[in-house]
Amino acid sequence: MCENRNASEMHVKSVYHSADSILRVLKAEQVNTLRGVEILLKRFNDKFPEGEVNFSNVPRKEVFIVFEGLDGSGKSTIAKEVSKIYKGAMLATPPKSISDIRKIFDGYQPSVRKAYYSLGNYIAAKEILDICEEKPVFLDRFWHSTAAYALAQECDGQQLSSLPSAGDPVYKWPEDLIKPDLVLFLDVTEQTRNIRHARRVKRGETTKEEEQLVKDEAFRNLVLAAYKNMDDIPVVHVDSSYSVKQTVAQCLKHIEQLLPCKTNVDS
Ligand SMILES: Nc1ncnc2c1ncn2[C@@H]1O[C@H](COP(=O)(O)OP(=O)(O)OP(=O)(O)O)[C@@H](O)[C@H]1O
Ligand SMILES: Cc1cn([C@H]2C[C@H](O)[C@@H](COP(=O)(O)O)O2)c(=O)[nH]c1=O
Repeated sequence: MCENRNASEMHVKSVYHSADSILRVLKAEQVNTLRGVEILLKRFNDKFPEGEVNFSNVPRKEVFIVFEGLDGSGKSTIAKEVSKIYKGAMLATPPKSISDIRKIFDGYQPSVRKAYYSLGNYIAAKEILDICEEKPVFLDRFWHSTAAYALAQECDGQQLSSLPSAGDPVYKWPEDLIKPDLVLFLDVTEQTRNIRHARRVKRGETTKEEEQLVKDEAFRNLVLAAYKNMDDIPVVHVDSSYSVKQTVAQCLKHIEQLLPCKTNVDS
C-alpha cells in the first residue's frame, strides 16, 4: 500500500519527532480518558512539573551509550556487563517508572501504543541526565528501537521497498531528545537469536513485536532496514554471536575511545 512513497505521503502516524507531538496525541479527546493514558500523563507531569521538555543542548558530565538490536541479540546482558566494568548505571526503555502500564498500552491502537514508548524515551532521558551527573549510563534500547519497530509495523505485510527511503525526514533524530554518545547495534544470526530468545518465550514474557519477529522474516527485514536508514547518529555494529565475554570485549574496543577502561578485561 505504501510502496515507493515518502513518509509524509504514507501518513506515518506512529513515529514521533518531539515530545509535543506525542502529548498532542495523548491529550486528544477520547484518548485522554483511557486509563493507561491518564496514568502515563500523570507520571509525565510528575517528572516534568514545568510542562516543558527540551534536552537539545543539556551538557553531560558522563557518557551515555545505547545498545540496540533485535530481541534476544544480547542487549541487556551486554549492557549489564559493560556497566559493571565502568561502574555505571544500566537502564532500559520503557523506564521502570512506567513499565507497570506497558501491558495496558499493548491493547491500544498503534498511534497511542507507540506514543507510550516514545514518551517513555523522554522520561528515561530525564533519569539518564540525572545519573550522568555522577556515572556513565548504558541503556537497553532508545529512539532507534521505537522508530524502527513503529515503521516496520506501519509497513507490515508489504515489500521492503514500502519503507520510506534513506534520507527521509522520518528517520531524523528528534531535536528535543538527548543524543547518545554512541549506539552499539548487536548483530546475531537468526538461529542464535531464536535460541536465546526462546527462553523468554517459554516464560511467556513476549510482546506482539517479539512474536512477529520470530515468525515473520519480512517483518524482521523491515525492522532491520528501518534501523539502517537512521543515520543521523552513527550506529556501530558489533557481532554478538560469540560468548558474552567476547562480545563485551568487542564493545569495549568502541567504548574505550570515549571512556578509558580502568579495569583489565581480557578478550
Ligand atoms: N553473547 C552471548 N552469548 C551467549 N548468550 C548470550 C549472549 N548474550 C546474551 N545471551 C543470552 O541470551 C539470552 C537473551 O539475552 P538478552 O536478554 O540480553 O537479550 P536482549 O537483546 O536484551 O533481548 P530482549 O530485547 O528480548 O530483551 C539470555 O539468556 C542471555 O543470557
Ligand atoms: C523499547 C521498545 C520496545 N519495542 C518492542 C520491541 C521488542 O520486540 C519488544 C520487547 O522489547 P524489550 O527490549 O524486550 O523490552 O518491544 C518497541 O516496539 N518500541 C520500543 O520503544
